[in-house]
Amino acid sequence: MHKESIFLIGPMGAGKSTVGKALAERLRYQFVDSDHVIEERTGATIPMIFDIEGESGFRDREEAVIDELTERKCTVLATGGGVVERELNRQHLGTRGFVVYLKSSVDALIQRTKHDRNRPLLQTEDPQKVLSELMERREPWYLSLADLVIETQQVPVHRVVKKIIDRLERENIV
Ligand SMILES: Nc1ncnc2c1ncn2[C@@H]1O[C@H](COP(=O)(O)OP(=O)(O)O)[C@@H](O)[C@H]1O
Ligand SMILES: O=C(O)C1=C[C@@H](OP(=O)(O)O)[C@@H](O)[C@H](O)C1
Ligand SMILES: [Mg+2]
Repeated sequence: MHKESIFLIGPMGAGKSTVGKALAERLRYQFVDSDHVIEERTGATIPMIFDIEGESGFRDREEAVIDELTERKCTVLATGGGVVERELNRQHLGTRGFVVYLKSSVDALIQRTKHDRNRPLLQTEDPQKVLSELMERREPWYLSLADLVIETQQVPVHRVVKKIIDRLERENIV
């Protein structure tokens, strides 16, 4: 089956935004990050949106953007880690493109995100606990949506990109 766009899913810190950009360059696909589009359209950062509208306000914006971006052809789409929380998003991701789940341990996710203030859900006393709970709820969705699961644990970004491309080529996706 040839699916035209590639959707990256997985938790905060998995590398969706970083890997997505590099992957798109290698494939000569367009790159789009749903979080960046939400920020551009809102004229506010994600922490500001969470502050003013709450998480549900952010999720409403995310749902509208995901509906639009999953329709684009020849695109690598980096989603936000919580995209799987809404059923409509899961439907669109699952039916409109090839889904790659970037997988990592909670420990590695914490290491990668600990100095970053742009993820409001992790600005808490115990980000490890929060991430573990989010993973417990979200990982079944990541796994059930995934056409491909890529381990990113202790794998540098360029190797993650190579692993994805090897698998996409082997499976005749690109
Ligand atoms: N495979 C990797 N190995 C080490 N660091 C990584 C890897 N992938 C991403 N990172 C780093 O982790 C941080 C989070 O990456 P990012 O792409 O923003 O993740 P996401 O969009 O999935 O939340 C960034 O500082 C990025 O450079
Ligand atoms: O997991 C989440 O609920 C979120 C993940 C973030 O994106 P990244 O996964 O790119 O960090 C961003 O969409 C927002 O802070 C909420
Ligand atoms: Mg991101």
